[in-house]
Amino acid sequence: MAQYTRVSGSVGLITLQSPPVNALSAAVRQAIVDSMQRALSEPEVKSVVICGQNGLFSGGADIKEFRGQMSGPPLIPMIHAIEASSKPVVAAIEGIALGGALELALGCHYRIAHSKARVGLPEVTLGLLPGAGGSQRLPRLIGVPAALDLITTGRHVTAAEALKFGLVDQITDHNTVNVAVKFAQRVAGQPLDARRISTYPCLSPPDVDVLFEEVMQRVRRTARGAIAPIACVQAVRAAATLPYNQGMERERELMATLSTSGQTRALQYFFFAQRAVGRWSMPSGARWDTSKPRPVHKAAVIGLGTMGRGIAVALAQAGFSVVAVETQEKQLMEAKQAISGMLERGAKRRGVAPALDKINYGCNIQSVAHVDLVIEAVFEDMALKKKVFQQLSAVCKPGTFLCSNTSGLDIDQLACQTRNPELVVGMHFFAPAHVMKLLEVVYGPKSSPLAVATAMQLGKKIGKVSVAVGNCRGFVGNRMLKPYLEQALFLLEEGATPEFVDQVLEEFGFAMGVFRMSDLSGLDVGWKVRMADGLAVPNPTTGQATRLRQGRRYSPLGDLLCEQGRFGQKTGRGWYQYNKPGSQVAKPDPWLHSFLDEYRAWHALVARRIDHQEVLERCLYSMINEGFRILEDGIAAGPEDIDVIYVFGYSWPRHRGGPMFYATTVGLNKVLERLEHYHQAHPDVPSLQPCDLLRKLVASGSPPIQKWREVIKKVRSQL
Ligand SMILES: CCCCCCC/C=C/C(=O)SCCNC(=O)CCNC(=O)[C@H](O)C(C)(C)COP(=O)(O)OP(=O)(O)OC[C@H]1O[C@@H](n2cnc3c(N)ncnc32)[C@H](O)[C@@H]1OP(=O)(O)O
Repeated sequence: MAQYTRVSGSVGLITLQSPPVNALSAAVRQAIVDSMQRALSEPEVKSVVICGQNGLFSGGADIKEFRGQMSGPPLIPMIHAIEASSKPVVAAIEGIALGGALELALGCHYRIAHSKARVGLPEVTLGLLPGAGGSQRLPRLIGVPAALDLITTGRHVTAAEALKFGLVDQITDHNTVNVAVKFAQRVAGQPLDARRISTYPCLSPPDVDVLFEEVMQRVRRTARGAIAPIACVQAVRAAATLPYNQGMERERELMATLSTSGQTRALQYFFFAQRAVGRWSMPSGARWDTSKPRPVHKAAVIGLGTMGRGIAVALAQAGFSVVAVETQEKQLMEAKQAISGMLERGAKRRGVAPALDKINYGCNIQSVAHVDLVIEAVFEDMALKKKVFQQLSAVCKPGTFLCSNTSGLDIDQLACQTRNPELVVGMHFFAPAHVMKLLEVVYGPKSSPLAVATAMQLGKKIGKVSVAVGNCRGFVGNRMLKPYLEQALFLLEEGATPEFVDQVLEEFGFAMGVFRMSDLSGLDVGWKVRMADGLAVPNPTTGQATRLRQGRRYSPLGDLLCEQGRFGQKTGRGWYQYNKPGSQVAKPDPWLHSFLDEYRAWHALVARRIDHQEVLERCLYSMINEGFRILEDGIAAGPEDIDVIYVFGYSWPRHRGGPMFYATTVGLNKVLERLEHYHQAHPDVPSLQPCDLLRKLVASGSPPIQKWREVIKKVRSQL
């Protein structure tokens, strides 16, 4: 809703009132239309101010309304009517003005923002474009290059940046509504012709065609198949080349295509999924809203390899005091230098002072005695980690939370080494830890809700999207990665090449195909794990047995590469070849192709033609099937957790919503049917056997993803 009041005698004040973010719902739009009519009809009112309650202008169109049939007054005519008003209208922007809200402000004759406000047109992140005239008004106001930047990235800009662009007329540190009311009184009666942005010419640089060509190429490259960024460029191009009314028509056409696309549905789902993961729950019934975190002031990181360094940087940059421990003197010196460099580069980028003084270094575990929380990031070796947890338990003050950055080892075994297993959780960061947004917070059977709540809150404070998950091998992310990697290897055995498999996955939208990704992260990492599991055996016996281990099909291809010292980018050879060790430019490797030929011949495998469909179905459906098992086992509370993990941690294309949402777009019955088909063809591959939950969901009519939790509850109660 919106409240209409008259202030200072002659100003009509319209206050948007729709908690939590004053979204422009049908009721709010109706109230704006009614209030404007009232302001125009009251002779005492000479000007109008629009603001939002609780220090927040508005978060834009109500995203929840996009799901159904739109009702209430549409935004476009509402904004046109404001712009056409004979009385000046001033937008008083506090907090945020995003999407439709900024478009509303662009329809006003003046914009005054608080210095702490942020504005932006993030529609592209929802698979849309600024479809309420924003794509046509913004370039007319701030020029084509700046508008292209804001509209294609959806980034929020500060009030200061907005002032520089000419997007707002004034910024203030004082009460924005009071300042806007005084401003409105001053401009009352002044001519408005020069204040209506839709009447402005769109000033473009002389080489506008070159500019659009370059922007389009860049956007296509980074969009990874998303259509909204491309439509955004097309809409701005219409602003630059067509009269306003024709530009609006083009905006409408493009918006119509986007708003009926599967991509916007996926992105809207993902918007709410990101928020849903904050409302975590544990199988014990403990929940986010009943479990209070304990404040953390001082944290420690043990082990300053790549992960530990990134974690220390993430903590220091967020203002935490950090004790960084590395027991080897030489490595400590190297880490100190590397961390300082990372902090300095990050600070330069953000225009702040580097948080160098936030970190104290030590080579003795005793130095963590007084911290509130420790994150262990030593080498991925259970025996070593157990020893560290024993030491930490002896050294740390009572009540210290002990967290492990393991990427998949059993949290319970670590908890058992300590005096207070309830204070132990996993905090699984993703490399590089100061950059990647994802954090898996792993609770074991003994972890207390207090420990989970504290780790979740710490994650939020350091800017991570934190997802609480249960304890199992690989947790959620790496557990689902296993069948995906496995299928990719099987496809090589059956006739595919790494380049082909990667091409299919990259066309699907992954930033990197599975083989390029393995080369980047290092083939030796998985090899060591497989050796510890007794799967990778050096110089195995020959023949079929090599491809059947622990009762199931196994591909030793990765192990064979590692035996040759081919660890990926770092050694200059892996699934691809590189110019030199450390280079990132992957080139197909004729050696590898001959090696695959020889391998197939050795195992009497006849290479066959494998198509796009098979690569996608086998890699993705086996991964999705594992996702259903994870839900069935209660390791993830809902499909949103899995999807958020995959988008933020594994470069799953966001416009496809995440693996579980993707399954709904394919159709659960189709996923089931294809898994059955592939399992029949490969009965020795258990990951292709459709899991019970998938069967039950299909049997219950494939309910929408928002209803899965009910089915999961039923399935789990029957166990
Ligand atoms: C011909 C047709 C014409 C149609 C024209 C359409 C053109 C306009 C399109 C749009 O405006 S699309 C929407 C653009 N706006 C956004 O993308 C903003 C999205 N929101 C945010 O970025 C953030 O929520 C925030 C506003 C910066 C606030 O962040 P904060 O961290 O403080 O809180 P959150 O937890 O994110 O959100 C709180 C609460 O509010 C819900 N919410 C936020 N924004 C919206 C919204 N625009 N519509 C509906 N609901 C919104 C959010 O879901 C949270 O609720 P819960 O999920 O926790 O219940």
